[in-house]
Amino acid sequence: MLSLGTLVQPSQTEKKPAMSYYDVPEGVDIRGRYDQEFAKILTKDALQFVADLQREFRGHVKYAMECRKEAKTWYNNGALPGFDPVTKFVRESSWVCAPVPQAVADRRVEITGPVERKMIINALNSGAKVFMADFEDALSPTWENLMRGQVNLKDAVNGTISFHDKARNRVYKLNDQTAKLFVRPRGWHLPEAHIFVDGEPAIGCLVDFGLYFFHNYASFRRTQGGGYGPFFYLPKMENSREARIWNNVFERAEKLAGIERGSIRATVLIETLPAVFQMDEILYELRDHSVGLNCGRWDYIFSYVKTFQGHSDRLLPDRVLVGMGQHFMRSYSDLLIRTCHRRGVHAMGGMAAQIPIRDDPAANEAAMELVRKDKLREVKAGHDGTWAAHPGLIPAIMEVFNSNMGSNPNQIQSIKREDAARITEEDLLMRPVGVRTLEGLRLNTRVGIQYLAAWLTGTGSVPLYNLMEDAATAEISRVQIWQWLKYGVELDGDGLGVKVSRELFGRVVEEEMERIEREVGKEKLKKGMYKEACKIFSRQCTVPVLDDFLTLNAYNHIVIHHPKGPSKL
Ligand SMILES: CC(=O)SCCNC(=O)CCNC(=O)[C@H](O)C(C)(C)COP(=O)(O)OP(=O)(O)OC[C@H]1O[C@@H](n2cnc3c(N)ncnc32)[C@H](O)[C@@H]1OP(=O)(O)O
Ligand SMILES: O=CC(=O)O
Ligand SMILES: [Mg+2]
Repeated sequence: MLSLGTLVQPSQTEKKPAMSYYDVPEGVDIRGRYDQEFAKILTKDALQFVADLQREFRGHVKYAMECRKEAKTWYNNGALPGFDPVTKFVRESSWVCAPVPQAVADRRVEITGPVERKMIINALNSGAKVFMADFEDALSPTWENLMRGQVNLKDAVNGTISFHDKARNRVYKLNDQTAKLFVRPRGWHLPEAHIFVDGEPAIGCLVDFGLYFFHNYASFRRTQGGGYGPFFYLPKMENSREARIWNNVFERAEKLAGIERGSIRATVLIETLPAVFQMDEILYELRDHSVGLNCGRWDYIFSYVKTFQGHSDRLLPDRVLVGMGQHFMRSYSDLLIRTCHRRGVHAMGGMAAQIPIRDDPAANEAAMELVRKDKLREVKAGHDGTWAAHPGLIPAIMEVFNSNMGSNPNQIQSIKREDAARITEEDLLMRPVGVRTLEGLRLNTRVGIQYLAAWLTGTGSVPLYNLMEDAATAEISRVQIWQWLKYGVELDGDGLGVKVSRELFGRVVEEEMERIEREVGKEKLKKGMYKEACKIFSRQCTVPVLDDFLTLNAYNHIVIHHPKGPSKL
């Protein structure tokens, strides 16, 4: 079967485009732009593999998404998330996950970043133990980004990736020693609107996983995994039934590839509030495929607000005050360490959002000090490794982990955290403390709009006000404004005593757009997608019913079908 696409030759961008086609299996339709490089990824066999996964698991995924909706209704009606009495035996019985493969025993510093060509090379060369290549929080899921990302990862796994920065006349290549590659596909909720299977959009994460696995498993296992792999990070799950689907996907992939069961390994991000009560259950489902859990702290904060959207007594203070020092955040990290070490796998720390500040040495040192403190807390608490957003942070973080872990590859056996067995549901749900300010509202507005403007133009992680911002951090800005508006909270931290209302927010949006214009300049504001972002973000903050995900809500704006046709999902 042939699927219609438009081939645009680089040299004839302005000329009439030649038509070309992806060769697709029965029932598959590609609606993204045709490109010769993409066609090497979107082969008939690879697409057949993705379609098989889609057909086998779509019913399970739909059911899991229905369960999420049901849980949301419960929470909105006043229920609190908690440990499930039905799975008490899983939490209380003694079992362990399959042993951690030697190739990834030491993960003390992991760098993360989008699947962009130059960044992949820089990350693999960065000196970190692991590079988490991201199709998720750090990537705007445009067709171009996703497909180029697959091309880049294939070249990276083959060891042939290079990049010529023409402006700087600099060629990027891999060093002899590189970080081990983990790949993070999108969450279960995101569709891929450029690939249709049997008349409906494919499940985004099955496209990301399926294409990457199909093209790379053999080479990866030979060159990087010491017979294991490929390795994955799995985001945004809410319940162990979602982990069971992943486990089944892995088993299906292993079977099709003819590789040993338990070859594929994954670390699950615990980054939703419901999932903190399911950590044992999630590990149990993935026990043959697990290499641990990770504290996805930014989405976790977002999820706290989302889960409690119907609870007027659980409002967040200013975003900058919700750090790992809050009781509910510390409890989550401690319980995650105890759970992982009891089950024999890594307990990974999270992302400090600071990045190097080039033009202000004092501010830079203050930021580095915050990162060191955060990482020191993590390693002393028992985490086996942690995340860095930027290569410039790696030496400082490595130093903290080296001086506390020495030559031990991890702390799985040495720090058991049995004290964390006492952590209760109340600890995990404890209300965050702190004040709310007009500046907090302004900052959320400024960050949310600028992030969305970048995302709409294909950039999924950006530096803003000396911090890394990505989909997870931007979500906090969005839902916090929504929550403050819904409950008309009083801004009690700046002595103004003003209540947050639509009128106030409208004024703040106007003033912050003016500020953004001053900061980025008239020209960039005009050329960029700031006005569209402002409209979308303002709507998302003021709708009566909270959108589940900023990225899902805005997705249609980045879908481009070729030849042009309706893109609405
Ligand atoms: C909540 C979560 O999910 S966290 C995980 C998801 N988020 C991320 O992965 C964010 C990753 N980080 C980034 O995207 C970037 O560091 C940003 C956007 C925060 C900052 O980017 P910039 O301001 O462009 O960085 P900066 O200009 O300082 O970059 C300097 C060099 O470091 C490289 N670099 C910066 N961050 C990274 C990274 N994460 N991985 C690899 N290389 C990087 C740049 O490519 C650049 O290389 P060059 O000197 O060869 O040109
Ligand atoms: O994915 C990580 C997070 O903090 O969110
Ligand atoms: Mg996240």
